[in-house]
Amino acid sequence: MRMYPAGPLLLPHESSQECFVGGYRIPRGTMLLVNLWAIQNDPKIWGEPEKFRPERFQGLEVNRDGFKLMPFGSGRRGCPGEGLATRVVGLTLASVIQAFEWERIGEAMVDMTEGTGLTMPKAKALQARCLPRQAMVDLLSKI
Ligand code: HEM
Repeated sequence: MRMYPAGPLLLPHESSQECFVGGYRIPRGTMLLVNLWAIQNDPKIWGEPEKFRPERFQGLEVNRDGFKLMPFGSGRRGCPGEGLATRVVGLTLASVIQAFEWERIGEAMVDMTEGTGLTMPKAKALQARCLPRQAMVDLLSKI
């Protein structure tokens, strides 16, 4: 699995003063687009970015590790919903795993091909089979 930033390009930012990035002079007032997809898929920054290795994020501080991971952007125009989003995403994922057993619909691995857009959709929608876990059925039948 590649590393997929939910938003592959940050919103446009403007340089408030002249600066140098990777040897390039950026004049003051330049409109800048940060390509998060390129950063997250750069093998010089992330070893084997195409591999599913969630442990690579353990102990990593978003925005504080050389800006190599900034899914919510950075600075004054960074995402104000970051706190809400990180809580809701974790809670939702944990809830669907706790309540259901998940399976692929066949032998084939899930097709992770990327689609195009301002956010990063899957080219093919996920199809999966889910069954309520017995513990959850028992629990909910008591309510
Ligand atoms: C997983 C969920 C989310 C992701 C990955 C995400 C990501 C981002 C990114 C990358 C930016 C651009 C930051 C920049 O250019 O530096 C942004 C901006 C923004 N996000 Fe989010 N976001 C998420 C959820 C939310 C939520 C839940 C809210 C509101 C409740 C929200 C509200 C905003 C707003 C208002 C901006 C514009 C900020 C500005 O222009 O000053 N986002 N988000």
